[in-house]
Amino acid sequence: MDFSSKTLKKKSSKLRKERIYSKAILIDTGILITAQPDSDSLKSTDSRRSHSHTHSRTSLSDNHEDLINSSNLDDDDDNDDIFETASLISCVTCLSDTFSKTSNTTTTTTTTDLPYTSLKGKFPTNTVIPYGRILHAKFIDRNRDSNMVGKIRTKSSSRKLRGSIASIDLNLSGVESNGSSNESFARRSSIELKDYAVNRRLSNVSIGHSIFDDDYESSTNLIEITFAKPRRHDVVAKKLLLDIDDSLLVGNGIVQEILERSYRGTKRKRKILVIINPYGGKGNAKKLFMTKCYPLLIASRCTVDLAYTKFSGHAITLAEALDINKYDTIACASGDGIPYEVINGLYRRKDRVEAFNKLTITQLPCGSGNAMSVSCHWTDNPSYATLSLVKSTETRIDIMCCSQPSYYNEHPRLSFLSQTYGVIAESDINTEFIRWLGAARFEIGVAFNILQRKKYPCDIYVKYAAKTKNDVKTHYMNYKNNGLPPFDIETDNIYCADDIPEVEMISEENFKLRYPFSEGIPDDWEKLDSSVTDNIGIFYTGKMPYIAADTKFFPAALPSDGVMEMVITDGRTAVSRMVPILLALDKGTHIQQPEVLHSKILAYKIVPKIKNTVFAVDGEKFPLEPLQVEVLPRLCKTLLRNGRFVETEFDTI
Ligand SMILES: Nc1ncnc2c1ncn2[C@@H]1O[C@H](COP(=O)(O)OP(=O)(O)OP(=O)(O)O)[C@@H](O)[C@H]1O
Repeated sequence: MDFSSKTLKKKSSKLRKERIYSKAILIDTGILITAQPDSDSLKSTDSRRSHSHTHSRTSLSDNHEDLINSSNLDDDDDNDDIFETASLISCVTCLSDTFSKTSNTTTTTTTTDLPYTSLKGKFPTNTVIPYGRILHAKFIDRNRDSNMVGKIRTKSSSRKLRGSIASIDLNLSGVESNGSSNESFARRSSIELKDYAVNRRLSNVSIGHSIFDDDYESSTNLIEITFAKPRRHDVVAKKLLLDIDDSLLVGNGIVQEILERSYRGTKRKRKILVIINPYGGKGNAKKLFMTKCYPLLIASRCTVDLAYTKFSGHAITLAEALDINKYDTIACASGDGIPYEVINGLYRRKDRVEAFNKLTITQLPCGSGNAMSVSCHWTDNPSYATLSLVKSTETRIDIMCCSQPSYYNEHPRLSFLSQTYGVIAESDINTEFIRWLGAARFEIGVAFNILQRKKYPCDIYVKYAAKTKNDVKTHYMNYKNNGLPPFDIETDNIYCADDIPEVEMISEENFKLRYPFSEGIPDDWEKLDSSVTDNIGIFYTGKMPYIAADTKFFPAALPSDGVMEMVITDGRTAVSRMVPILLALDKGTHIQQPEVLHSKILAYKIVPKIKNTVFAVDGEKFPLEPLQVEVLPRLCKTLLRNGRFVETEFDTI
């Protein structure tokens, strides 16, 4: 290596160690940037930058050493300089709203690619990093770090120093905010901290070339924030160093406050078993998880174990054999098939009560059918779903219990999403051979069957909760806000309320069927008119609002109202009428059409009258036998963004 490249390398390595930080304060909605980085340090950085062409940028957040598998986080190192960071923080401010809005529509297209204006290395003041985006915070113990060239400020006028200091080298590697080594430091009074910093400052004066500046004050509140930064269609974990001023708190006190506000109503440091279906979607579930989800989980200080499914049904055995004491969360990096298997695996356990009390089951959308994520995390984007996972509220949701002659004696099967017969079932199950098409295969199947005007005769018996469309609306309005604190969508805050009710425990009683298959059809169930049931086009029952990313099939579905939705169409409906019905599925307005029956029901039994068709339950093929289903209220814990299903705007439909 020649001398010049050595010098260059040395210089660049020094540059990389530099940190420039903005001043900030805590406000109700997030961390507000209040002042730009010191202008002298920026100037010196700028001048050095102009001398080096190959290493022309000073990274603010290039320190990903504690992010396992951080390579993907570093892939935009070039963009990670102070200029971009400044612009992106400003973008975060804009995006706190943007995310909420795009999530509402559940599209994966976010408007994150806003034009960034170069702010010449200064953080835009008055920008806010919302608590909803903050993954972690840690206090930087400058006394332990020698990597930083920076300036210290002291607020204590008695400590003001007069004279000249050119630069002060302080190590800012930092320690964990909750690390024991840091606790003693945190316990010191702010005065002690300031004294220490001033002494340190004197002992590190570089060989005399600069000016004592009586405006400089010592701050002890250098905090490293890890937050979810929008990048193209995703969010990625990034770090940012801030000098946070607070009239009451210092050091770890501030960190604790930030973490409390950032994880209000949810659990930090989840212990997660991630079950990946390597064949999910177009076969890229593992890659999606590792690149989009895993870094965010690690950045949020979650513990993550990985398991891969090796065959169909494997997740059932995994959930059956799982050590439930090791985890609090099972995240299915898959389509809807794996959550279905996990719920059923847990259900078969002898200690199923403990299992359903201990574990929260959620989905990271890596399959072709990601209805659970769209409904619960409000998105089918894996990175945004991960952000939702770490920020969401644990909530109990209703589960449906299915019984058919061939298996109910051994154990009935649980369904969290839907059961269907007719056009949709055939489109779901009989298009497996075109799996490579991804989600489109389903739409093609539906269009094909509708055009054929196929009919699926059967008998249907129903226990109604809300029979007419008016009854459904009334039920929805009564239960929509049941027990949930208001959500402040403007600030992207998880909850406005401080007190989130504990998720209640269940007992064996919650698994007990009110309508066992063996006891026949109860007297108070209604048999649907045979003019309807002999001509069924679509029979669809479900518990979640979305059955696919853009298909709001059950807009009136609520997480725990104790009932399921039932939607029926007549196979004789003219294609000219079916087309607008199907085109309205993304908005959920299909249920308004006179040809569509929509009720809320507690239980039903469907008896198929034809042989060459299928039942699809949560996207899985079920035997073509009489099927009886009832709701088991609040059986399963999952994570709901803001404690509720994605907004469907059913009340305005
Ligand atoms: N290693 C494997 N080999 C074959 N099948 C598997 C394997 N792992 C899981 N499966 C099965 O793949 C099916 C679909 O899984 P999943 O829902 O995760 O993917 P998907 O792409 O969304 O598919 P779908 O659209 O059918 O729901 C499940 O029934 C599951 O049992």
